[in-house]
Amino acid sequence: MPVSTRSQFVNHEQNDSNGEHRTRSRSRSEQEETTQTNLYLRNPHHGLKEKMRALTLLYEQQKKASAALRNQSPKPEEKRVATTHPSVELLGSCKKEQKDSKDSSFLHNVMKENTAKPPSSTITRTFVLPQPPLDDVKENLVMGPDRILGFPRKANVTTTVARKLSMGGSLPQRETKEVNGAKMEGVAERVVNCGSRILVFVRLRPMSKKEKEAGSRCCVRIVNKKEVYLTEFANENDYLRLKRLRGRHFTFDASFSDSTSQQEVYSTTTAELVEAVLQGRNGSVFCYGATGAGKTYTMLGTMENPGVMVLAIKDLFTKIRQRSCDGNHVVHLSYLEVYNETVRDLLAPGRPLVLREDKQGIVAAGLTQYRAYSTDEVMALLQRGNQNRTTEPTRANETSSRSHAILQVVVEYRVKDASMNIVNRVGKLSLIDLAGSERALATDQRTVRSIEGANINRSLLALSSCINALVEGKKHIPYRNSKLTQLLKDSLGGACNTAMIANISPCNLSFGETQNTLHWADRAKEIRTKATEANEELHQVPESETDQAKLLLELQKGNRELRVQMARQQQKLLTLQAQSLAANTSPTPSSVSSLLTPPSTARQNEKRKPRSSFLNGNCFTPEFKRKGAQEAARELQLNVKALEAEIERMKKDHALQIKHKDDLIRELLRKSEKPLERRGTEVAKRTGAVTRASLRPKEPSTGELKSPSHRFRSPVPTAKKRSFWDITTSNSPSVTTLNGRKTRSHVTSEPAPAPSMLLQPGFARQKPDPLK
Ligand SMILES: Nc1ncnc2c1ncn2[C@@H]1O[C@H](COP(=O)(O)OP(=O)(O)OP(=O)(O)O)[C@@H](O)[C@H]1O
Repeated sequence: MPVSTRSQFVNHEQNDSNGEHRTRSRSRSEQEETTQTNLYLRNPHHGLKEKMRALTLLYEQQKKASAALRNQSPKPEEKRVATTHPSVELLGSCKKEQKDSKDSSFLHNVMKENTAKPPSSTITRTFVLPQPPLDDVKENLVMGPDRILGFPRKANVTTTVARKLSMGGSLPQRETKEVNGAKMEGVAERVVNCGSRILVFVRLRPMSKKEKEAGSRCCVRIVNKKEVYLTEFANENDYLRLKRLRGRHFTFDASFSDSTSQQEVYSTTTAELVEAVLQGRNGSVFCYGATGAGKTYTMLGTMENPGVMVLAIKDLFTKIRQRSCDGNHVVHLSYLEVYNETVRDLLAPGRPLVLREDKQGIVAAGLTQYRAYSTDEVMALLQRGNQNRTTEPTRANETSSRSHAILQVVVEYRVKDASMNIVNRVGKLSLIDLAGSERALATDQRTVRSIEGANINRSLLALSSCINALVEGKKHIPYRNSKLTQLLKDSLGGACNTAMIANISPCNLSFGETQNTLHWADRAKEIRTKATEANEELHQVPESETDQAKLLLELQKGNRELRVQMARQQQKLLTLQAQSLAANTSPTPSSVSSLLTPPSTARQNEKRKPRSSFLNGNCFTPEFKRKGAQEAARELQLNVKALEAEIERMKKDHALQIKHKDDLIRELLRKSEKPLERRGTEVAKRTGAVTRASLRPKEPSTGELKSPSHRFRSPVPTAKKRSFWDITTSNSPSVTTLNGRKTRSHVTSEPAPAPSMLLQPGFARQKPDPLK
């Protein structure tokens, strides 16, 4: 009995009910003593008092053993003996007795003391259980070691918690995790697997010169590609606070250090969404953070380091070019801002826009939708939009954006599926640069700026309320609380792939703001948008030949219109640039930016403070001055040459088109002339009058062979062929541009309609036909 019972008991100890494997290194005598005590305790004939005494004895022994073990092991890699007090095992058998016993509280205390205080150590636990959703696992891991120890047994998780004790106790607890052997790294994989969850990224900006000079310390550390560690610093004399100081880990889909390039940020956060947009899915990327944390830098960037908006547009057009060469992609663009709770069109500034809800969702009524054909064109539009954006210097940021800016790119794509049906796919990409959240004191002035600040905070608060409601799964989401949330309704709660970039500052003076941003981002991770499906519309190819021909004609017509529009836009741009270059043969650096900026916006710029950002027209000033006039002139000369070549090519195209049209018109006229001529000759014969037809060489009579040269004979040139440089504002036809204003440009106009021969002097004033 003793031998077998002992072995059973040891086995029982090593594989407890939770399936935890525990190793015990105790001396043999101690083990024997413990076993005997246990046997004594298990004897049903012994009374409760005796059992309690034995229990206390056993507890003392185990305490001693643990202390001895702790002293033996090297400090940093201390092994923890995961002891379970025998009283836990006893609890079941003694349950009835405990009810009556006064000592039951003691028993509980003993249990509590022994189980609730795990010494600092290395713990390895393995739970083999059914696999939970990935997010549940992540959520638990994010909560830190305490939650890991109390991890709900849902997952197959191997967790190693390695605590490194530093001298000052400020070093963080480090955790290495594996979830089902799967690395949670591939963001692309995540987009595919759980596409409906918002992806949250964090970007740390470098310390500014001003902050360095002020002797600021860095309170944020990017631990690895996913983890961010935030440390709080306190005054050395503030003893109470020093004791309370703690660091905290946050885990996101990706964390970018201050040296991460713009391209890397784009590839990780947005590239996937651009691809999805081309497949007819909606995508949104927005930057959130305190004022001066680097949101605009991330979204727009600088001339040298363009940001997410610019890279996304470039990528979009590259992908479109790779996929189609016959213009079956249509790209529309709009750019708006929400300033002081009013929505404004940044591409065509005017009255504030009203938000309306229709089938597509919330739309700004009257917002300009520009048809874009190339990256350059979009860049020009972005630049224009940015000049119209409200930015003002504050104490916190010299170029603070005082409004939320939303750039929306709608891509429509027509493809033929396997059964030759035409599929129309529409995808929308929203790129949002939010205004910075700020403390009232962080801003300088207390008047206009403070009103702006209050409005910014109000809309961001509304955004937070929506996020909280979404996370808590509430039925009512308060989107209507602000214009910003109304516009972001699709991105947050609709069928949309959404990515959020939380921008943070490393400076310890901004600790509060950084902490808020990280908490906010941590919360946003839990938002689930609706599953995204491609927005597709199927157009079946008609079966009858007539219908097919009709459709073909319709499509061809559409294509023609698009090409004409495209040529119009590109040539308009080229004309503008060429004219300004021709007018300024030796431009100085300061005049360059003004040349490439439309006059109306250039005037507005003069009032604004220069902004270092790429897309606001003044990006040339510091860099250009440094480069020197010579380099600028060389660049311009190259540009002019490229433009000239382009214009030459277009002129040839134009001439060819005009010739074709002339031929057509001539043919038509010849046909209409014939009956008139016949009648005119008869009249002349009778009256003896000389008509145009009688002066012409005789046409071969029927039966004679018509020479092909006659059919294709070119007409006597009626007008001097115009070259590009001949065009002046007086002789170019006027056209209405997209924004409704009339301009004069030969390139933007349709070729002037050839005057009908019937209206020409010879015909118009012809005497009435005497035969009639
Ligand atoms: N990753 C970065 N690398 C280099 N400089 C950066 C980076 N992020 C931000 N900066 C610089 O920090 C300053 C503030 O950045 P930015 O204007 O983008 O802040 P913001 O968050 O948009 O502020 P606000 O909300 O007030 O508009 C700028 O001078 C910018 O060039």
